[in-house]
Amino acid sequence: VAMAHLAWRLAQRWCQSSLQVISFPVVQLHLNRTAMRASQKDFENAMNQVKLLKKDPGNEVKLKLYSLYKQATEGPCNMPKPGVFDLINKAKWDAWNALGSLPKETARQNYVDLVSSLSSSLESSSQVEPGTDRKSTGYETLMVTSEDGITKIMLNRPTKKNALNVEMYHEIMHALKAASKDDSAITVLTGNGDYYSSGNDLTNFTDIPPGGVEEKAKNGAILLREFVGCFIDFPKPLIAVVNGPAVGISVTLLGLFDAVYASDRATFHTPFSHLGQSPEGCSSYTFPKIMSPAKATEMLVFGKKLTAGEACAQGLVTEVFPDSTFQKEVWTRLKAFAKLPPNAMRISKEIIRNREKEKLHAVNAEECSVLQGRWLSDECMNAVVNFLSRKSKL
Ligand SMILES: CCCCC/C=C/C(=O)SCCNC(=O)CCNC(=O)[C@H](O)C(C)(C)COP(=O)(O)OP(=O)(O)OC[C@H]1O[C@@H](n2cnc3c(N)ncnc32)[C@H](O)[C@@H]1OP(=O)(O)O
Repeated sequence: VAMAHLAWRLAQRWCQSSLQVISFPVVQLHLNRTAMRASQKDFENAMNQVKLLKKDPGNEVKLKLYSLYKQATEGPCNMPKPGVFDLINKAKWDAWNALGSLPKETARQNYVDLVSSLSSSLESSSQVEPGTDRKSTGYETLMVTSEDGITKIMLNRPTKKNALNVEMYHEIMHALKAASKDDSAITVLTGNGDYYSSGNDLTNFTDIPPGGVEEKAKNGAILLREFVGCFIDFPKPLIAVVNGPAVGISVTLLGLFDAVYASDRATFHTPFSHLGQSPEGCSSYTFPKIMSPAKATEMLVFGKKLTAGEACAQGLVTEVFPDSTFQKEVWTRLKAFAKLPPNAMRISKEIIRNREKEKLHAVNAEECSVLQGRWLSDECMNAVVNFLSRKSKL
């Protein structure tokens, strides 16, 4: 027995040492290869991986990624230096320029290494809300699903409180157009995370085109008009499932929805005067009609924040549910609605909406034109700078 035991222990030790001898050079070889050079494929994979990061890695890391990407694809900084007031582009230029004559291959490798370290330290968005097939959406800022006769468009920038950046405006328009043609009976807009939406992403104001702030304001007004137009023209029942606080344009648009269900955690805030701005989303017309001119003034002019209960009492919200049962109760109800004959629902909505459509488009155009002027005002610029500097974005 003792001999057999000894033989067994010797065999074990031999195996372990052999494995060390065998495996070490293999690992070493692999490390040497990756340390030498990342392939174009590795680089592309890393670029895709960046898009999947759910948590924002912060401005410093984003600048590093930007500069390494530019260096890897274009070589040393070749952009004219932006002006001192063009803060965001100046920061990007500084980061790229600081890489000097770093070879493209090294920049590519550094980019791959940085993304790899981020992917392991930050949660990736492959951990999306259960039941959602991310691949089927193809959106960067939304999760769009279609089942039980309901197309659900979920705002998906929870770390930014679902603030609407330019990409999100475009994706929502795209998703609405697709939903208007798909075979679902109703369409729902909701938010992922604790907010429904914090409204317009205030960093939208920082990306100034070559034509300056005037061009920026003009483009913003064009985008806004087209965006709100999609809600005015949406042909099927459109329902808002307001899962949490709503700010700015995410509130004003509610006047164009066919029903609004809110959690009792939701609040409704349109701080336009505080931001040196003016109402949009046709709210200058829909809110006074829905809740009386004086109540609309309290919200749109004085920026009074409403609780879900108050918003319901004033007709902006259709019904409020306790947060603990909100999702269950609302979706049960929506699934029942979605079983109703879709053509009848569409035609009934058309009758209700058609009487107002022309007026709504005219209001939308006027609001956008007024806002275009507001965006150029000192009041607005100061408010945006205040927010961005509070959040260290400048
Ligand atoms: C082109 C079309 C234009 C349409 C015109 C539309 C007008 C509007 O919608 S006006 C309303 C604009 N929105 C706001 O003024 C809200 C600004 N945000 C806030 O006041 C606060 O962030 C909050 C009350 C919504 C939430 O506060 P808090 O709970 O303290 O959370 P944080 O502030 O730390 O936010 C987390 C994270 O999200 C970023 N963020 C939130 N909202 C926005 C936003 N609207 N724009 C840009 N970024 C936003 C915030 O900066 C934080 O980011 P990090 O610091 O990177 O974590």
